[in-house]
Amino acid sequence: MSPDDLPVVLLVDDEVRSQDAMRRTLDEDFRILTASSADEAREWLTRQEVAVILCDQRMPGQMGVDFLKEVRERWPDTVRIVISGYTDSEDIITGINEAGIYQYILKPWVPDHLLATVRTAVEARTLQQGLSRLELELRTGAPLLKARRAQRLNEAQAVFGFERIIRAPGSPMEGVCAMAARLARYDLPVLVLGESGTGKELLARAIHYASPRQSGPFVMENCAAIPDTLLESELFGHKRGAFTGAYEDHIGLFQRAHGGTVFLDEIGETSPAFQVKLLRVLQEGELRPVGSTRAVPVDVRVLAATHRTLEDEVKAGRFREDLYYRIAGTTLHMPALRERADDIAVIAQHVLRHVAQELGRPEVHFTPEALSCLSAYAWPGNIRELRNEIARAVALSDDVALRPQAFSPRLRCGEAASLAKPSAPELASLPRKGTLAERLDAVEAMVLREVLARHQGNKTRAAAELDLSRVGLRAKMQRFGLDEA
Ligand SMILES: Nc1ncnc2c1ncn2[C@@H]1O[C@H](COP(=O)(O)OP(=O)(O)OP(=O)(O)O)[C@@H](O)[C@H]1O
Repeated sequence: MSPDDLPVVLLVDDEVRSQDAMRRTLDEDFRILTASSADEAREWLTRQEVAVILCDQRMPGQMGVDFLKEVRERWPDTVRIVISGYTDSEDIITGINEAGIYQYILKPWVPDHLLATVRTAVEARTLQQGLSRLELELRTGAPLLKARRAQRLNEAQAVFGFERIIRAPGSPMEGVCAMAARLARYDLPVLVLGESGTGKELLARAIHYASPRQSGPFVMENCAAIPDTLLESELFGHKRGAFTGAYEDHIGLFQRAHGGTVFLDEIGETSPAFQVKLLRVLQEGELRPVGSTRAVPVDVRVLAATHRTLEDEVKAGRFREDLYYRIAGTTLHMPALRERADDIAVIAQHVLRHVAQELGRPEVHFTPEALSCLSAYAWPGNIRELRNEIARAVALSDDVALRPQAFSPRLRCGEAASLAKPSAPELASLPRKGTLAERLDAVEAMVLREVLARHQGNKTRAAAELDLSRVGLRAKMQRFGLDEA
């Protein structure tokens, strides 16, 4: 899919820094437009089809929610999300009904949560548009419905399928993807384990789009991003009046995912109290929204992920054993990037193409040394860190060819090590015989001789250069027989 085909997200915020932060979080999956005022946003909306608008609640001269009321009337297909500080919440709650807001996100927002919310919003819109078309086609008897649904599905599969998981031939990821593709066919829960940034979410999406539920929704929640009480309401919904601020009934993610898949990321971060509630929903196949007495049946497949070793969490009493067995029936391990070093170069090339395109510099490429430098690094933050490093290098370098110098110093230790390799004359002067201690003594004596000679035997200056006391230097000279000279 070319960047032009990505769903369009419009960011409305008068602060350039927060616009930039949002852009960085979202720009791999969406085409981003930005506006600093309602006027600029209106211009975009009249010219472009916008899938989601993310609007700061505080804008010069107007409240975000008020502007979104207008968006609802004029561009009803655009999903509306407000970003707000805690202090704004009263304003928003009053405006929420009139503006038909899909979600409000509290500041400071968490990148993964923001990304997940926007992805879910786009999916909800696609589904809604599908339903509207379906209604229309049923009324008019149009026979194209099946073909169109198949086309939409193909598009989703192209963006989120297993091919999206870039890997080198023979990579350990081949095995993981093959196993995941098999598991995708059966309606079983799957637990994905792996360090942060290894691609667990990507794998979960691929499983969904290869499963019999592929034409249903894929809905995800990052369990680490919101507090426990909110998590329950996010996932299972709430009734109006269930708690302070619950002005409306709220449909939870499980209900939105009916017929599809729920992906619970960072499930290891949930509290035992929440785990009991989740277990009940999974066992009974029905949920009770917060504040409701009526049970609602739900048909979802649950995929979960964590960077923790969940078995250890069970042993430590932090994760309920019964829930563990419910979700961990089949477990997939995402290898860390350092365990699949051959993937680094292919993923880096893929990311570079994307980033360079986005930044309007399609001609940028890696030198072979830059690729070796990337491949030699351990990537504790995995592919997320690799992406950030490449984006930083492209943004900071004016060169068409990216060299190791374009990367952060922590990556260039490989390069520093190679620069520090002893030269031929140095190698020639190294002692070739004896134990390590004997050879080190010989080198130490050589260093002392050289420094003393340079300072014409002046012990005070030689000791200062070597960070030794005069007494210490004299002792060493005695030891190596240098004071006789
Ligand atoms: N094999 C891959 N090829 C291309 N991009 C990848 C690959 N794996 C991961 N990515 C990208 O790396 C980033 C991190 O991946 P993802 O969010 O799936 O990781 P995660 O393991 O779920 O991380 P976390 O545990 O922090 O949520 C995403 O932008 C994703 O698109």
